[in-house]
Amino acid sequence: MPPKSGFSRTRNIDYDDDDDYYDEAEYDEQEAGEGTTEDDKEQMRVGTIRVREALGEFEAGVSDAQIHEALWHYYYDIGKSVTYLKNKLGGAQTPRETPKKEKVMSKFDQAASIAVQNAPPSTGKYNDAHNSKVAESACPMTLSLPPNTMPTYDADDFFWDVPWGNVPAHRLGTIVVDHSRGRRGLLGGSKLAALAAKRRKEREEAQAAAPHPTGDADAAVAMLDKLSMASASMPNARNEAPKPRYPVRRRSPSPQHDAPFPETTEEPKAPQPAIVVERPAERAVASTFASTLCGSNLTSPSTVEVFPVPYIHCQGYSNTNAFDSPSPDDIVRAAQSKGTTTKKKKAVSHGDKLADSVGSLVIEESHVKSKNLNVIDEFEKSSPKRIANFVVVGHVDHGKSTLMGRLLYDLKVIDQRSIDKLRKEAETIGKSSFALAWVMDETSEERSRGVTVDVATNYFETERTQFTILDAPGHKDFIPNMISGSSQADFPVLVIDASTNSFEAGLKGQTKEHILIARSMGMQHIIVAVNKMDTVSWSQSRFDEISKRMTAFLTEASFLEKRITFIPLAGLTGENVVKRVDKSAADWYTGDTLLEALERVDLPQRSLQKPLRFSVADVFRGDIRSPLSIAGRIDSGTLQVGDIILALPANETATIKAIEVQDQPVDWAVAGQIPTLHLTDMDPVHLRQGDMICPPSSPVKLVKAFSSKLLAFEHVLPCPVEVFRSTLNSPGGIRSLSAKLNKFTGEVVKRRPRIVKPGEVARVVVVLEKELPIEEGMRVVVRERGRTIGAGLMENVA
Ligand SMILES: Nc1nc2c(ncn2[C@@H]2O[C@H](COP(=O)(O)OP(=O)(O)OP(=O)(O)O)[C@@H](O)[C@H]2O)c(=O)[nH]1
Repeated sequence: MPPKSGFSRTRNIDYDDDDDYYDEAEYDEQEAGEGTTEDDKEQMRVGTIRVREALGEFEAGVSDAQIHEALWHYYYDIGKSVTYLKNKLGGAQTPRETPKKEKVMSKFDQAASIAVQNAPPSTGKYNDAHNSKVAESACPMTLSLPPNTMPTYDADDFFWDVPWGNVPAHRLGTIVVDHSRGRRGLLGGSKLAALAAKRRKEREEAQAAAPHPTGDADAAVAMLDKLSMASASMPNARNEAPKPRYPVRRRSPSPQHDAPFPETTEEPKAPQPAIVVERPAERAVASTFASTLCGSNLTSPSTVEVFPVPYIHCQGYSNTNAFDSPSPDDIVRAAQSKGTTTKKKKAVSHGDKLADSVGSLVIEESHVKSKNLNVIDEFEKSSPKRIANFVVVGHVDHGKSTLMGRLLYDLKVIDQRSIDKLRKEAETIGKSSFALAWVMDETSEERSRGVTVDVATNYFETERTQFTILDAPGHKDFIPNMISGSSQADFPVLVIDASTNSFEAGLKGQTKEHILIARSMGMQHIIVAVNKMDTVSWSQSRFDEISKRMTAFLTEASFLEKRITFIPLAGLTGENVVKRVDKSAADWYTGDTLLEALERVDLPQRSLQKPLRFSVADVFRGDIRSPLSIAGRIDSGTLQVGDIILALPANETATIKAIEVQDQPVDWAVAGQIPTLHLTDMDPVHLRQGDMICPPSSPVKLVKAFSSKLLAFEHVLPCPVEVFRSTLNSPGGIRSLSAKLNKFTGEVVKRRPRIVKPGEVARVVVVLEKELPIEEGMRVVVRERGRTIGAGLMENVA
């Protein structure tokens, strides 16, 4: 087989062995020739026949061995092998072997030349191969060459196709190959492994037979040895310092790149220092930085195997009581305080009264004085309007913000100029249809995305009622914000897009979830705004269809039918919002406008006499006038300026410095209102959205487990859940199902059920990972993996 024929590719001298890495382990298993597979053998047999056929008249003068070598060289390419053999026999040259330009011999060439000249008579094919390179330049491989052919070896020829042959001297570097990690087969394949192994074997034999070169040639030969060094012949001991551990390819700057090299005919003298292969450093000399860190002994790398602890050599770091003495900061502070004291004393000694008085100025925490009002009396004396807070809910893009914008615009809460401005702005970004929605959606993110993100609050008044609008986001990603908005509301306005398919899409989306959350917050009355009626030409049948399907769902969610109000309207055009629709197509509707329906809603009784319970919906920090403010709904009780309040779960107190209701400063606020409280005497870190505010004398208990009456929206069974009380929430779980209850009477229907179906009510035990301020009668929402699975009323601590 080819490897046995002793072929060697001239370009593939051992120098290239560094590139043709092979796995020694692999080689051990396959001796030269053994690596050829049955496939190889078959390919060679068939290839030989075909090459002979193709050679025609040349066929007789070619031996099988030559054909094998050609096939092997050209990877069984018949055409190339035939061309090569014909050229060879016909004396033609391959393009590769066109006469070479005369070149100035480089140092490398000289070294190679010296090595070859000084080499003993060749006994192995390795040297033959090199010699043959010159003698038989047309041949890409060495075949039966006469030994000792004149060694006019030209290393440039080896690198005729490599771009780095002419690298400027200043760009040359050193490549250190680390063989300590074992060699891997880059070119892989049994053929190459076998080839490399064969060459190595031959070389070793040749080296063993040859006397060691001496004298001037030593360095050059040593270099070539190193260049062709196979890992198997390398010393492997780390500590064999004098012997080179790594083969080194050191390309010294060659004068040929900078200046013409002396005449090539001149007898080369002693090897040039530049080409002497130095022993490679096993470890780079320590950098200045490393030396600074680790000490000067690092400069002798071979002796240092373990890095000392950093800073060990630095004076002061050996001090085990490093903190005994004052730090630089301590020193500076001490100096500063000294300076201040000195200045003060000086001022006194000079009798400078002004300086003295300034120096004695102390900024004290201002104590807010309470007027000690009887808030309930004040409230009744004020002949107040009804207070109504409603949350606008519904699936994303069903028109909630637009409807509220229209309501405020038609009620003249928003003036024409502002609307025109919004319309212009909306037009500039191609969202003119959102101009009304922008009355509520004020943030740039909401405006650019056309989606409500946070709960927007606005106010308006009618003759009888002070309304607060809480415009909730419809997108499912913002359900926690929607819960926050709902926790402040008395009733919901559900917006449904009547246009084709949108209503159905909403039912699958957030329409139902919003209803369930609103109901679970204890809301009993609901207004359903069937919106975008203009898109269905005010079709009565569409309105009836929507009303029917929604009534079925709402009653299932425990809304009484008499407390459900449906209104067909178009928020964009304002029909049936404040003004009645004036279209013949809508003659069939004679009911309320949205505004009228809002006025008719029965509002829940306010618990003014009960202790204060205030749910924090928003926390504002950093205002210069008021560094800490909170907004939220008073669920029960009253409060006034000067009151001390307790924030839970932080259990920290604060003083109410000022109160605003609907952006107006007031002295007090009562249950049902959504005031902003400006606080003092508290670190802002203690307050978060969802916290509970109460009087220090009547705190809400922090609980970790409680029993709850739960209305199931999905199948409920003991499982991990997230529990929301307003926006305050905690991971937890439903620990057990105690009983299934009659939805209307609350009687126990079944004890310890294994599962609760959607629409059923059960008594469950909920456990929390962190304590939450929850007490009897408070509402909780239970969500599992982003879905609301139930809502409950806290009954007692478990
Ligand atoms: N034809 C028509 N389009 C409407 C009507 N009301 C709203 N729209 C359009 O519906 C789109 C969505 O309106 P929005 O008010 O942003 O909807 P939304 O429910 O507040 O959206 P989110 O708050 O992000 O859930 C806008 O392009 C509105 O112009 C309507 O009565 N008729």
